[in-house]
Amino acid sequence: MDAAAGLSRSRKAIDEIDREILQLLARRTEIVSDLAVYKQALGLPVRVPERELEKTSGFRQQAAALGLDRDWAEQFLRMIMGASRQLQSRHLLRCHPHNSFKGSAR
Ligand SMILES: C=C(O[C@@H]1C=C(C(=O)O)C=C[C@H]1O)C(=O)O
Repeated sequence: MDAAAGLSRSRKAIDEIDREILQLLARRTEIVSDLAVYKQALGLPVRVPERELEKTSGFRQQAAALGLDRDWAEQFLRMIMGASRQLQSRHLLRCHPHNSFKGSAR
């Protein structure tokens, strides 16, 4: 395959992977929405630092095993978890607009 065809094929493969990443993020977001309902029913806080620590440590190890930079992987996960907390906080705020919650998004 010549270089131009290789470039085009690589870009198509990247586009497909990026689409899959978005689909997975959308799936995670749907599950976080369900989880927010369960947490609210159980009176649990949005932020669970020990779970985040456990997840971060596991994610770093998995990233390294795949040849990825652990610090970059951790930043990526932190961004995803931050969005997840914001979504949960918005859910709680919609259900209880006059309350403030101890489990904040930050
Ligand atoms: C999803 C949860 O809520 C928060 C967000 C997390 C995440 O997005 O992975 C992890 C822990 C919590 O701080 C949870 O409690 O499991």
